[in-house]
Amino acid sequence: MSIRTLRIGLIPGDGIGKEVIPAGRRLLEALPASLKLKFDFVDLKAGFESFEQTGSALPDATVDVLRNECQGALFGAVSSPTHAVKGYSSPIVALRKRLDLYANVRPVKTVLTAAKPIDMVIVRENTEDLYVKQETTRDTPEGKVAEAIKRISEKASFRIAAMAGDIALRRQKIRESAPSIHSRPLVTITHKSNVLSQTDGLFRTASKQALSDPKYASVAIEEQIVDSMVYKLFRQPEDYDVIVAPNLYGDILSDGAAALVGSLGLVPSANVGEGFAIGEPCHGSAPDIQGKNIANPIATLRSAALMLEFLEEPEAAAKIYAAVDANLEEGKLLSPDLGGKATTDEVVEDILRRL
Ligand SMILES: NC(=O)c1ccc[n+]([C@@H]2O[C@H](COP(=O)([O-])OP(=O)(O)OC[C@H]3O[C@@H](n4cnc5c(N)ncnc54)[C@H](O)[C@@H]3O)[C@@H](O)[C@H]2O)c1
Ligand SMILES: O=C(O)CC[C@H](C(=O)O)[C@@H](O)C(=O)O
Repeated sequence: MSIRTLRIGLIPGDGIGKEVIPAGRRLLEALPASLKLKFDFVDLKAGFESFEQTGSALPDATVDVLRNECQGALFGAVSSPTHAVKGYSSPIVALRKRLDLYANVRPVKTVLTAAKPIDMVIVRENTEDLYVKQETTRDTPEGKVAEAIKRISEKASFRIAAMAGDIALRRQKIRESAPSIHSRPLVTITHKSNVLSQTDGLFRTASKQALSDPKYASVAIEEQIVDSMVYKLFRQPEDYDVIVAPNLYGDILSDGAAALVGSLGLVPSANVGEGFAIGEPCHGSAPDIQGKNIANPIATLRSAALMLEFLEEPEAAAKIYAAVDANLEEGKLLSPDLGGKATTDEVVEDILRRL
């Protein structure tokens, strides 16, 4: 078998992104030679610091290199201000749309030996909903009124639900040879179509239509209104397998689900399009802990594995997941968010040893 070389863009961004992305690079470089995988890295800019230095939060060069040269990327996090800054717009939100990375796949799991194991994946639509960011503000006699467009399309809803169905089938296949808490594949469609009958109504019907394909015959399909979804998710997280949601609900559900497994620092994601994937930890730039070498690198390491899964390298991904799980199961070298005292570097080194 010949060696496959993957060109990977590295986009640390801001805050702890600069601490966890080098960890992701070290991990990929440390993969065993027997996998016959090589990496060719290219450093790319994005984020608030890039905006301050170059006037652009997402320089065209970053998008061009990703589009024309790379098979995948690792994205850290950016510090998007909560107040409007003229000319600034979230680069990760823009990148998802510009590269048509239509699915945001977010596995949320504990180790199997946890007292109450959880193993779900949230499949978030990644290009539309309120994230089209078409907002306007106008003056009225009663004061200012701001409005935003919530766009839901049949095409995007259909393809994200099909991705959820495919992931449910793939997870079931893996379970045939590995222990699991789930006995059957299940996709839960999340929406608020009791109130938003047109937008979320379209998400619901298009999702159901996609999942009615006979290839998903073995997958149980349920639906859940998003507010009671949060309630059930917090009471019975072990019931959920694959959850498919429009963009904003998926964003909120995944941070909530992260609390169930102990830390945002554990939860990875992959932004997935046709033949391209960006691994990205679910967390943000965490300004409260930046520069202290205490950020949990596991979300990023698992994101690197997830990126490799979508680049058709499941064996490499499995090695990373196993090394991370071994670190968590032993529980001796944990970062402070998990109640430990280990630094970012110590956690990374422990995981690299286990590869
Ligand atoms: N993908 C992204 O680029 C992305 C995602 C979310 C938030 N953000 C941005 O990040 C900035 C900060 O947002 P926030 O504070 O609301 O959310 P955050 O995710 O950065 O932090 C929330 C809490 O989780 C903790 N945390 C996050 N990651 C951790 C890790 N790896 N290890 C240990 N603890 C961790 C933080 O210390 C903080 O207490 C904002 O400017 C926001 O725009 C960016
Ligand atoms: O702060 C940003 O620039 C993006 C945040 C981003 C989002 O999709 O809203 C983050 O919450 C995420 O989950 O990826």
